[in-house]
Amino acid sequence: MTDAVGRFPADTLDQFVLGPAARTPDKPAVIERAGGALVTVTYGELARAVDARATALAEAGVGTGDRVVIESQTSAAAIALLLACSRLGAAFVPVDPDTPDLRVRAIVEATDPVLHLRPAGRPARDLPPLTAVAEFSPDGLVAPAGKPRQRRRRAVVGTDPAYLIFTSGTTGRPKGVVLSHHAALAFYRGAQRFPVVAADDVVASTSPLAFDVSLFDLGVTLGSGATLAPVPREFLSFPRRLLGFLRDAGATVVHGVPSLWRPLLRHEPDGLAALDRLRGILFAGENFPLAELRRLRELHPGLRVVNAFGATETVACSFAEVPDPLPADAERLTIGDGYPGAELLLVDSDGSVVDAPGAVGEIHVRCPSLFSGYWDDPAATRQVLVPDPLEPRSGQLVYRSGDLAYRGADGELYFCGRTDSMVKIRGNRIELGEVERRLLDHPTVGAAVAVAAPAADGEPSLHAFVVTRQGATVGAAELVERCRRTMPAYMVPARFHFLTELPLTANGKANRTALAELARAAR
Ligand SMILES: Nc1ncnc2c1ncn2[C@@H]1O[C@H](COS(=O)(=O)NC(=O)C[C@H](N)c2cccc(Br)c2)[C@@H](O)[C@H]1O
Repeated sequence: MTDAVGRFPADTLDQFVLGPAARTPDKPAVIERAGGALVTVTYGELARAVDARATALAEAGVGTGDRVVIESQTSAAAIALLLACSRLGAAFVPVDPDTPDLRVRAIVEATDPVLHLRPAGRPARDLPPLTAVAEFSPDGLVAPAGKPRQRRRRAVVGTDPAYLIFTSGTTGRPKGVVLSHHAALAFYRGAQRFPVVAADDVVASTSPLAFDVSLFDLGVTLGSGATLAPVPREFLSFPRRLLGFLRDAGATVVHGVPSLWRPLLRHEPDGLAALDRLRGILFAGENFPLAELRRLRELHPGLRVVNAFGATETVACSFAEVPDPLPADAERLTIGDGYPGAELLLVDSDGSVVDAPGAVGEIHVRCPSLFSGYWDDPAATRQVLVPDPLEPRSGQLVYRSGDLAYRGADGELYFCGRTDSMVKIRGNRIELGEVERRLLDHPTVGAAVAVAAPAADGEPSLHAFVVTRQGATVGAAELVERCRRTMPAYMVPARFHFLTELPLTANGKANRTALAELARAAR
């Protein structure tokens, strides 16, 4: 099948995702909550919506080589829009609707989008008229007539940008991680070979659309002919509503960050145990506290648990089944050894590749899902896309992850911290993860985060934020005693803060910046 000028369609996101639509048009593609009820959108309906949005976006001036900002959470309407962008050869830039105006302005100024799509009915943003703004709803798009643009691109190519994810840049300037169709699809196909999702799964997706786990959820779920059930974000902090949605949607698998389970484990363990269609979970983004994982397994014997590890710059880099039962003495979970089609190398501080069991090195990822680079920042790109350490002459690049790991006896990897989350306290190098793990070993500690913050004398000091498990209490003195017994004095937190819950980032990870602020304020 070729297009109007006899060209074969490129291998793009929309082709991959809508493939099953041709074979199972009546199968539910998306089950979502709309207007207080559950609505089902079939693959055929989704395919027709993509056609309609592509026509409307083209009339609004969207074409090959453009960027389109999409402010939304995951929904059938948003999926139709982002697939339409892919078909037109425009990269979409998902932005969380709760993003502050100034940050949206920085993203718009950096990417010069041809169109900025916003959900109908949301209050207008205080932005200068930098770009055309269009409102969208499940029924369609109200777009201003587009300014015809000088088109130099004549075809969509698989290595064109498919999406940009803006992530917090350490420099304060948001970094745009550019993923091509080729990279994203290489990862999704790797996930299918693992496999992550089966065609008869109903996958509950709980991440913001602006976090690539949600793009992975929709890509792998729809690309495998399964059904996607985007969880309304506001349900994540109401355990009963979350349970109700999972039950009513018939979710068989739930994808998301570990912290999504804490409210359910704490407040609705019985409801969680009663989800009889739930057969698996996939977690990503940060370590799953082992005490909470054990609790989840107690409530759901036989639950399949997949640990999905990696950075947005390669979409991710590995999947691993969490053993069942979890060994009693397990200190950390394996992250596996690269997704099917990827290889992980460990490189030590003087640049040589290490693979002896126990030897710690920085994970370098050799894979077909490398990002294209940081948007408009070749210097930052060169820092992390580096020559293959085993054959620098070949021109092959690998992603230098900043993640530290070592190999177990069978070659599987264990993540053990970041090259950049090492802090120096009075000249001593401290892995914050080490302090956190010691605290998590205490039976009444449900979650723990360690941060370094400058004390009154300016010298950084160690703070520990602890969430105790349901109803349990523990005193700082007891935790100090445990730390003194297991770590050098300089690794014992100077201050303990007991919280009922951890502040989270928009992506659901522990918000270390907010905690560092709390630590500074508590000085
Ligand atoms: N499963 C883990 N255990 C522990 N630490 C993890 C895990 N997954 C990440 N991380 C950490 O988070 C860093 C990266 O952060 S990120 O760029 O925002 N990306 C992410 O978090 C999500 C990431 N794109 C991803 C992961 C899995 C599947 C998909 Br689909 C997408 C990694 O470098 C790790 O340090």
